[in-house]
Amino acid sequence: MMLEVSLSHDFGSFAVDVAFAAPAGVTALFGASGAGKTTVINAVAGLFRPTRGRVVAQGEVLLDTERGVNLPARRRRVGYVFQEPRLFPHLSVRSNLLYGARFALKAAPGPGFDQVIEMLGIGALLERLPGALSGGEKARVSIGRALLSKPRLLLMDEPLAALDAARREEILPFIERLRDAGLPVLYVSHAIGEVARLASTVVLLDAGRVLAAGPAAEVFSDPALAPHLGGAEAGTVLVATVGETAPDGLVRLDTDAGPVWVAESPGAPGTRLRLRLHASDVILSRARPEGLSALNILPGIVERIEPEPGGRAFVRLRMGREAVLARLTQRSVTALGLAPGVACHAILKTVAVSRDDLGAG
Ligand SMILES: Nc1ncnc2c1ncn2[C@@H]1O[C@H](COP(=O)(O)OP(=O)(O)OP(=O)(O)O)[C@@H](O)[C@H]1O
Repeated sequence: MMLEVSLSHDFGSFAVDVAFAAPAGVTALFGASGAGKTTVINAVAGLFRPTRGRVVAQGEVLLDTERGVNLPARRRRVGYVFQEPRLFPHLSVRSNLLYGARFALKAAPGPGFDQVIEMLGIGALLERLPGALSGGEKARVSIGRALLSKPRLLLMDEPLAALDAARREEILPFIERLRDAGLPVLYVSHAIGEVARLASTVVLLDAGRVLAAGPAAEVFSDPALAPHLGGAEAGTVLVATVGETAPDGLVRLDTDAGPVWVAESPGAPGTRLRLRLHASDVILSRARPEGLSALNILPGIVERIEPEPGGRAFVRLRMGREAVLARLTQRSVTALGLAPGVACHAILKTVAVSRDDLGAG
């Protein structure tokens, strides 16, 4: 395990009691405001000492309250990217970046200065002061500063929350690149789309407790968790590989659930991708629909049905090794005669595509 965390602490008005283990990749700490996400990553960073806790990163014990171990933050080799980029306003971008490098262990693996500025596209900003940067540029510089400290683990606390949608789109590919480069990341967010796009592992926090933890695909396809995973925004993630382009220009993406066709090639043949399917964009039909313009119709077997307050239900459809979640009204569940074991077809209205972790799947 890349990271093992257990901690409990009572603030009086709020108590945290969590334990989880995270393999390599991006681990998302997901939960509503006040669930305890920041408390957990602050304990990993060494910025907060819980009453009882143990944190082990890549085999090294950073905190063990029972044994009296509590490495100071600067010796934990953990990079921290905050929601508000905390750059020194009087120092140029270059000096801010070099400040991060001061804390790096010389022998530690990790990208050098030139590599970091190239990866984050910040070469043209080096002589500017932070006050002259856009929000997205500041976010990239603060990621760069954290990387130059050559951390063994990167903590990101809602790094995109203060940015608009366009700036978020600008930063996400950089975080995907870090993930693909093998740097373990603990990523705090309450934006389900970001988590679906980035996370290999999801730890779902609710009121200071772990409600679920595991591989992202499993957590996302659990209909009982869907109300906590965005409700109307909930959905599943399928791993896909880019296949052939048909004579009519459509590109086939191969998934374990069957082929999915998209209009534009998201990458060269063989590229691994993530497809995000919103549960509300999945329509179910018992018979294979005919004469329909929707391209993507995947067969599956109903595995679980989880009613939701308000007359809706989440239905998990098993498709080979994959599972897809659909959100429909309970009236439709009854009309279609859906029950565990029933065969039906999922019609996908839209599919969002992003890069997959090369190590996942
Ligand atoms: N030092 C403290 N003293 C008292 N209560 C605290 C302290 N730190 C955090 N809390 C409480 O613990 C709870 C969890 O806070 P935390 O910041 O970890 O949540 P979060 O999931 O990160 O929320 P958000 O998404 O809003 O940042 C909150 O109710 C907060 O008020």
